[in-house]
Amino acid sequence: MLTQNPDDSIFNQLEAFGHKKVVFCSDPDTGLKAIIAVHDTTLGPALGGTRMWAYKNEVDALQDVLRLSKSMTYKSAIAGLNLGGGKAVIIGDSRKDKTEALLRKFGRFIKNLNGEFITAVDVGTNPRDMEYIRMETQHVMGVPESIGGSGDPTPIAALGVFMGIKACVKELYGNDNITGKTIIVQGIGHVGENLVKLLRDENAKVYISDINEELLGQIAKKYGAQAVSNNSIFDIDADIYAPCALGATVNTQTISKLKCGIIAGSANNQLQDETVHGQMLLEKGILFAPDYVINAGGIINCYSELMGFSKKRTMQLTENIYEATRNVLKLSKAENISTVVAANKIAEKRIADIKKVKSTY
Ligand SMILES: NC(=O)c1ccc[n+]([C@@H]2O[C@H](COP(=O)([O-])OP(=O)(O)OC[C@H]3O[C@@H](n4cnc5c(N)ncnc54)[C@H](O)[C@@H]3O)[C@@H](O)[C@H]2O)c1
Repeated sequence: MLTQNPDDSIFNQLEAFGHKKVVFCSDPDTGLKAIIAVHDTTLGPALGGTRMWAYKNEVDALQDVLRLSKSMTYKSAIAGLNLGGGKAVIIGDSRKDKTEALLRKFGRFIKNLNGEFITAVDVGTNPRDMEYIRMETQHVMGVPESIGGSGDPTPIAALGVFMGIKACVKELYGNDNITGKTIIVQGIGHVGENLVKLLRDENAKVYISDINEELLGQIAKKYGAQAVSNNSIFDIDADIYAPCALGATVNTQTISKLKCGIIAGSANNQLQDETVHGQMLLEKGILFAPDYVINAGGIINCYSELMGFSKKRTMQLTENIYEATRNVLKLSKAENISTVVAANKIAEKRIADIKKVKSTY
């Protein structure tokens, strides 16, 4: 008889998240400990990055992969892609534990899924790692351009966020002109820097913050942005807050301080609690662009690679994020529901509709 705490039970968690399949990959020879989660494949193969992280324990790793893979289902659905949602985590320190053998063994596990899961880069992995995985399976995207891949997806990810910001500006101000708007970009790494460039090209006033002081100085000088300390960003009277670093920066404490009318950035899971804080933002009248709607540029790039990469098509699909965001904002307004609930409804409807289409032989 199973004597498990119901909250820790793997099967209870799979049922709660609605997962199709979870694969535990163990290989003592290479030290590989990984979990691949296939959430939903109604729209197509489950595509999602592989994250390598030194999780405190296996329960945390499982929860992370279940949560992330489910959000990939929604992200691809709302972006109009024919992809399902999946994600993988490798348990370990990416700076110390990563070896060619470990990655290639992991590639073998992906190969055994026969295309049901396709991976790409995520936190702790890079295009070079994808090359090793590619040595064992074709089911990997985001490999370098030099070997036929789509290369660095971050300018595309930033373009998607920029489109999402414009859609919110249109909703609030009646036109989508960014010129003269004041924007705080928190985190000026790969996506953040590209976003700062796009915003400055349209003459927005940009404040930037990052824990990396050296980078902060460089980016401020390069684009004519104003560097601010991380502690003071919520005191700035800005039009838009663009979180591009970590998740959960939008919480009860920060919402009470925020003076902006729009939150739109690249970071995954910006709301500490989707239900509570989505509703709180609605009540405070702050437009929130759900992160999975506007940060879909990276997955669009991978999708394009899967279909035979075309830069033009990738740009078109990414520019569609403007319309996707507008639709979410319209539904949120029409039904007086949070933008997160609205986005989920749109994504779920597309999946349900296509499921019916596919049921006909
Ligand atoms: N790279 C992509 O294509 C992509 C796609 C979708 C979503 N995202 C998400 O966007 C975010 C940024 O991705 P990235 O690829 O630019 O990552 P990155 O690691 O290149 O940049 C993150 C930046 O945030 C800074 N940072 C970390 N903690 C911070 C803190 N507490 N306050 C301020 N700055 C802090 C880091 O120093 C770094 O410069 C992540 O949440 C990522 O999951 C990225």
